[in-house]
Order: sequence, then C-alpha cells, then structure tokens
Amino acid sequence: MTITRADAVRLDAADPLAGLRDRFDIPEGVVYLDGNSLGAPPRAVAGALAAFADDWRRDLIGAWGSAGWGGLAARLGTRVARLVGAAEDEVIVTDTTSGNLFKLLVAACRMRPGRSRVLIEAANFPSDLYVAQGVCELLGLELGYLDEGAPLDETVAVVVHSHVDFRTGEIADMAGLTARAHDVGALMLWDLCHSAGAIPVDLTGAGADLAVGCTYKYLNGGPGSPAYAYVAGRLQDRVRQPITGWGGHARRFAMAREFEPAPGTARLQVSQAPVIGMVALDAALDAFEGVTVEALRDKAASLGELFVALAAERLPALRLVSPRDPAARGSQVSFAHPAAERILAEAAERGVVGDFRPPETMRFGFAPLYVRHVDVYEAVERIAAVVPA
Ligand SMILES: Cc1ncc(COP(=O)(O)O)c(C=O)c1O
Ligand SMILES: Nc1c(O)cccc1C(=O)C[C@H](N)C(=O)O
Repeated sequence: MTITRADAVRLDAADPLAGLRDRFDIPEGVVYLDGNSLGAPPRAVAGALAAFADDWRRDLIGAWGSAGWGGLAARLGTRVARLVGAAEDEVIVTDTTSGNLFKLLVAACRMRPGRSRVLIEAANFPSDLYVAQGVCELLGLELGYLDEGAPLDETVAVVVHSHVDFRTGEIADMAGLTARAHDVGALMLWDLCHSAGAIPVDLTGAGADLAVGCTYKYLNGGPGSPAYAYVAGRLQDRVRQPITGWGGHARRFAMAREFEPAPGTARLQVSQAPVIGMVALDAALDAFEGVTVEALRDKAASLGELFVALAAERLPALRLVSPRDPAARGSQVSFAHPAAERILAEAAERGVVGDFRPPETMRFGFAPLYVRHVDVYEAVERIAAVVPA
C-alpha cells in the first residue's frame, strides 16, 4: 500500500511531542535530518546568550556568583543525568568528549593495575580510536578490537564502546557487554554521543562504570558545546584522572602547592569550561522539560520506521545498513549507495540535510523534539528526485 503525505500528516496530528518543534528555530522549507551531528538551535538559546553578555557587562567578576556561572558544571550535570539514567551527582559537564574519554580511560587503567590490554570496537568513532591508541601508547598497553575477535579476558583493564554506532545507528547491548566486562574484572566505559536525548539510556541499570558524551547532537547545545563525563558513585573517590589542573582541586582558591582531588565528579574538571557554551546548553536543555525519554524513543522509532517504509517504496536503489528492527537502532537510519555523496549534495540543494560518511554511507538523523513525519515524507520525495535511475 502506497504511503501518502496525508498519512504523514495524520501521524503528526497524533504525535504527543508535535508542539515541541515550536521550541526550535528551523529555517522554513528546510528538512533537517542532521541533528545527530549538530542539533538545531532551541529558541531560548539566543535570549540566554544576550542575558549572559548583559550579566558579564553589569556584574563583571561578580557574575561568577550573581549569574551562577560557578555552579554551572555540576548543575548541568544533574540535568544531563536524568537523560542518561544516572544519579544527579554522577555526571559533570566539562571539556570535550575526546578530552573526557582521555581522562576517564587513563583513570580506568589506573584502577586496574597489572592488566595489559584495553578493548574498543574498530567501528567506534575515529576520535575514540585515536584517544584509545594514544592512551595505550602513553601507558604501554596493548589495544585490541572487540569486533575483530580480540578476547575479553582477565588481561583487559577496560572496554570502551559506543552505545549507538555512529555509522549504522545500531544499539549495543549496554547491560550485556557491561556484565561481560565485569565477569573478567574489567571496567566498562560507554560513549553516549549518539544516544543521549534520543533514546533511553540506563547507566545505573546496566551497572556501567564510566561514560562520556557530547551535548551538540541531540542535546542541542550548539557547535563545540561542552561535553559530559559520568562516574558511577561507587568509583568516584578512586578516580585519578591525569590532567590535574586547578579546576579539579579540592580547594581551587587556596592556591596550594600540591594537587588534592576534589570530591566526586568535580575532580574531572581541568579548569574552567567555556561559560558561554554552558549558558547556551542550559537554555537548550529547557527544550527537554516535561518530556520523558520513553516519549523521545517512541517518536524516534516512528520517524525512523516511516523513513524505512518510504525508502522501501521509493528509494529501492538505497541499501539499508541500519538494523531493520526499530528497537535495535538509535534515532537514525543509514543507507549505502555508490553515489551517496552526490545524492546528498543534490538533496541539500533541495533543502534536505543529511550527512555523508565515507565510503558510501548516507545518514539521516531524526531528532525527536523537532523532526516531523511530514519532514520525513518530504525528504524521501526530494531524495527520490535525485537518485540516479
Ligand atoms: C561517538 C562519538 N564520540 C566522540 C566524538 C567526538 O566528540 P568531541 O568532538 O566532543 O570530542 C563524536 C563526534 O564528534 C562521536 O560521534
Ligand atoms: N563535531 C563535528 C564537527 O565539528 C564538524 C562536523 C561533524 C562533527 C561531528 O560531530 C560528527 C559526528 N560526531 C559524527 O557522528 O559523525
């Protein structure tokens, strides 16, 4: 049965999250399916940045207190914690994903002295691979690739894995892999970049030890917005991260000679993360107010299913590389085609923004707060017009 535009309109009419699109500023006529690379701007952000400039002008250094800048890293951590299934004091917002990965990976290896290997999946995001390679070189450890058959045994200090694969959107079994790591006494470090804000994440339920993630994708913090780091409560006093700047000191303004780690996740800070980025993120997170992660997942699945069904009808030349089962994929679908790059460039000229990952993957992300079913319908129509016969 052919799917029509009216079907998409009906799905939007029944969508409990439909009204949330008004919280965003998306150019007219653009179908934005790249929120899994850079989220769209929530309307509240522009006003928050103007207020930030005003606070700075008016209160000068006093704004650290009067505008609450000093407490932002921890406060934002509590807001992100709700979206990733963590306790409020288990997440801190600071630095970049790659920087946090470096710090937590070194800390994890230090908690497993005598173990000689780190495992990662070769399909992980390149920055994760590079950081893991760098940490292994620094500490004299061996790096093994889980998806290429490297054994998970008692020689492994830590396993690093993405919750959602950035190319295919496949969801990893967080609880299962964490349990396998724990069975051999290894620690488990998750990268949540492609899941937080789009699908439920349950770090506590999975028994995860450590995690990192960015805030510029589904959390809409803006380009280069600060990332976050999670440390399970039971490990917080044992974490010794390697970049011991004054931001992680127990008494930053005592100006003491020796480093003394701050309690809890505060010790993961190096110095001051850019306040302007944290202010933007704080306003951006308001877009999630009143929204449950289950509602996000349902909407994401509905959008993805519509895209897959329409693609089966109208884009037969595209090969689905994401899992067919919506429960097995995050909020994106990916297809392969030898002319993927050209198709995406021509689709972009027609206002459909997806992204290309070499050698031939087309990714389409469905940020559940602002993508509509009619957007999905429009996207497939416009892409169909540019796929070579
Ligand atoms: C899975 C994953 N990990 C890490 C990164 C790197 O994040 P950052 O630029 O914050 O270091 C990205 C995206 O750039 C990513 O998609
Ligand atoms: N952070 C990015 C950037 O500054 C420019 C272009 C892309 C990005 C990305 O975040 C890419 C993204 N992590 C990915 O999944 O491919």
